[in-house]
Amino acid sequence: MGYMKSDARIYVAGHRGLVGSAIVRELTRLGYTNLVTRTHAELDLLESEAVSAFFAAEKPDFVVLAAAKVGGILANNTYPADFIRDNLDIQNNIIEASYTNGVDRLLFLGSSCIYPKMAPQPMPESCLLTGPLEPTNRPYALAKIAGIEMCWSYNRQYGTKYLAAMPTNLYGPGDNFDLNNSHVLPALIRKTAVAKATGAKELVVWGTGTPKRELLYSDDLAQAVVFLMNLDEGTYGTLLSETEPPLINIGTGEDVTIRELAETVGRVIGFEGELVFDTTKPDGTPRKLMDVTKLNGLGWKYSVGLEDGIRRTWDLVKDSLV
Ligand SMILES: NC(=O)C1=CN([C@@H]2O[C@H](COP(=O)(O)OP(=O)(O)OC[C@H]3O[C@@H](n4cnc5c(N)ncnc54)[C@H](OP(=O)(O)O)[C@@H]3O)[C@@H](O)[C@H]2O)C=CC1
Ligand SMILES: C[C@H]1O[C@H](OP(=O)(O)OP(=O)(O)OC[C@H]2O[C@@H](n3cnc4c(=O)[nH]c(N)nc43)[C@H](O)[C@@H]2O)[C@@H](O)[C@@H](O)C1=O
Repeated sequence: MGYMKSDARIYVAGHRGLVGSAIVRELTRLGYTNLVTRTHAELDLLESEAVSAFFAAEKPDFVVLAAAKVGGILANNTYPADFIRDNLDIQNNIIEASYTNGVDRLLFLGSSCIYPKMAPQPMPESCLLTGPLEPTNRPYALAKIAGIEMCWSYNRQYGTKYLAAMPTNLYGPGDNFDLNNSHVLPALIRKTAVAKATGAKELVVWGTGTPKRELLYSDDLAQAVVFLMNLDEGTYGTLLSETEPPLINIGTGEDVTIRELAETVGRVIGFEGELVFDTTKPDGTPRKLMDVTKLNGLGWKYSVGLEDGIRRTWDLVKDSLV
């Protein structure tokens, strides 16, 4: 426990999602007793009046903004309007309501796709807005960049203390395992499970298999989020500068090719067939490795390695996938 006391009122927006559920688990594990949550059915975060009324009634001290319209490369490419509109609306509503209701610390979750497609690798926080974005997720990335700018602008104009954390690609139990709309790792787990169960000789992997991705287990991400929200005032204050966005990367600092990822999933699940690459599907960004110097410098490092994390996820989901 740190800056947030055990009875602090903490609103986790998106608590049923991959990230939000991991954050609730972590806060509960640490002994937090005053969590505030609402399902999508109970509170539609696109509705600004409903969000204002909810904040006015519940008065959270802290907010983790883990609700968003989220999906993999194909979902982003197929529903660009939904991705930019819903994300802008959700984050605008929550950030404004947090300000008007005196929330102390808010942590906004963005994504590594905010950085330019051809950013230097690994990508430091300072490469934000230094080059063109990857087209397959530009609407989503621009919404997330607007969220960072909102946090920074509110901090500067209103003296709020909002932080924007940019996780790398995430995975874990509670992920979306849909074959079309999900991210690569849950999709590969599901496809591999089906291939094994049906005795298939081949497994179709999208794209060329050469792009590289960095993957972080959701429980590690949750630990990093709570670690940041619990920083002492002085250290937290160093992240909120007048001259730079209040931005921090969360990742492992290590990446693998999509081919290596598919091979690792095959090893964990026990699939021995061939990988076939469907190059009619987009590759997306060639590489987006996070520079995690800033986060490591504060004293946080990931603990669950990739193969271990895939094994943990597989153990938890295998009975529900095929
Ligand atoms: N997954 C990843 O690889 C990465 C995720 N992130 C970021 O982490 C955050 C969480 O992502 P993740 O957990 O993966 O996503 P999920 O889709 O698993 O969870 C998002 C949650 O937000 C809720 N939500 C969406 N729209 C609304 C709405 N209008 N009203 C109320 N609730 C809503 C969803 O509820 P429902 O399902 O009922 O709609 C869901 O519970 C996002 O900001 C994302 O950008 C960043 C980097 C990588
Ligand atoms: C988190 C992040 O996630 C998204 O960006 P992405 O990393 O490009 O997305 P992805 O996980 O879907 O794919 C990664 C790579 O994997 C390849 N790939 C192979 N086979 C499958 C497959 O079966 N499914 C998927 N989805 N991808 C596959 C795929 O072709 C690509 O080369 C954005 O939402 C972005 O906005 C964002 O923030």
